[in-house]
Amino acid sequence: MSPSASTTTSTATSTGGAPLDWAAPLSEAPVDADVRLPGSKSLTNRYLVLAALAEGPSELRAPLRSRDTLLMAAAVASLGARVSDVPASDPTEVPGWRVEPGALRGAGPLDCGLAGTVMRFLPPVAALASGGTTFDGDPHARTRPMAPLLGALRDLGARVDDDGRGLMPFTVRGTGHLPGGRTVMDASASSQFVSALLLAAARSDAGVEVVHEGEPVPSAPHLVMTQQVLRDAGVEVESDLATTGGASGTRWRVAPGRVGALDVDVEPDLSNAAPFLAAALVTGGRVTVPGWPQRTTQAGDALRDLLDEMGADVDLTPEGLTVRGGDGVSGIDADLHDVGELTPVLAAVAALADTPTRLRGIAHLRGHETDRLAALATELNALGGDVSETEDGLLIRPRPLHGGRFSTYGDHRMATAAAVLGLAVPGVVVLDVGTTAKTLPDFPGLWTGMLAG
Ligand SMILES: O=C(O)C1=C[C@@H](OP(=O)(O)O)[C@@H](O)[C@H](O)C1
Ligand SMILES: C=C(OP(=O)(O)O)C(=O)O
Repeated sequence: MSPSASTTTSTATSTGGAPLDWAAPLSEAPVDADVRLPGSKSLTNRYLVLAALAEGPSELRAPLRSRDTLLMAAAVASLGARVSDVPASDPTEVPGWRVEPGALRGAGPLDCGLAGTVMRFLPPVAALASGGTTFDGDPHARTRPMAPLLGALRDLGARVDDDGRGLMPFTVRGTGHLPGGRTVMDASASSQFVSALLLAAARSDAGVEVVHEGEPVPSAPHLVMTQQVLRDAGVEVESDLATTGGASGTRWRVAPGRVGALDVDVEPDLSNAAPFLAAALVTGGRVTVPGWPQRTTQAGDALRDLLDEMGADVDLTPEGLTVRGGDGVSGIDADLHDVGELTPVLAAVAALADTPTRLRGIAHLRGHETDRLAALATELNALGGDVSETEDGLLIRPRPLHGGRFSTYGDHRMATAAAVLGLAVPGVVVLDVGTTAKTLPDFPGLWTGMLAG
């Protein structure tokens, strides 16, 4: 099969050479493809942070090399680590990274782009450094929630200067050590506040105890991931977070001590698998993602159950995950509190479904790359959809859609969601598709490759 319209309407870009406005290809036949995906953003950026704090050199194989992870690599290098490329043993793979830790020094201004992991995970590292580090990023990044993390850092003995609103830009005045201790904070806006404190905690003088008070912390799998990578690095971490996901924690404790060097293969990014697997479902075709881990802490693993519930046939084998579309697409009633980053693509699938969908538990998405609930409702409705925002999610009532220009608001997952719509709706133009470079290099190339089988 061949895509009917993979045309480009504009070519200039600031994010990695992809076209700005992109006519999403319509699928004229069921997709049938294997799609190999690059490494996980969440794992790559945790490994980079821990490697910079470790007692010896680390090696990361098959890391993600995208805007978010290149910014993280550059930032840990500015803070004192030495990051160098290591050729991959298989020339078709991306080069790995060797990270040699160095004395932590203040740096800046550090460019965080729009990366939550960079703007949240590095302030505690900067608190351990000697000298001040200023954090800044894209204009929208200056609105993403930060205050609970900055307050917690102050509780643990760090000095942080901000303009009183707890947003970027702010400066962490590192003194070369962080006293540590206990902090009580509200992490209901982002699990990344907790992950950030835990990742650097072993290097504090007294260790760190984090107590959460407020509505449940979102993204439980990402917290399980943080605990797991810490344990992989030999760090002692205790919590009341269930290891199977589904229950978010309220209390964590990391003992002071050494951070061991890492020697790791980065898993493929399972959240980035979402649009490709969704393509199999909405076109009634097949997509296989090779190398899907049998066990993982990644939130994207939830796609297996979610797509199954929406009508796909899902099969995990040692070779990979295969999703096949069937006779139709069912709407779902799903709580995505743990796996919020899957929302945009699932909303796109839901808009093409045969029955309505309710997505719940995702009020915190209003603080993501954009206000994702407003953005999805606005853009789906502009294509003729019937979507309304609720207090904590979206109601999506499918009806026939038409083509149009789909704004992405600098949000990579808005762009991949629009590509899914474009498979079934002629004339969808994705504005600023280059924004996908945040976590996925050459998304348009991967997408058209999938359509070409
Ligand atoms: O720790 C991480 O790697 C992430 C945690 C989640 O953030 P929130 O808890 O802010 O949703 C997730 O949405 C984000 O894509 C990545
Ligand atoms: C919420 C996301 O990213 P960030 O790490 O910037 O928070 C995301 O990738 O969906």
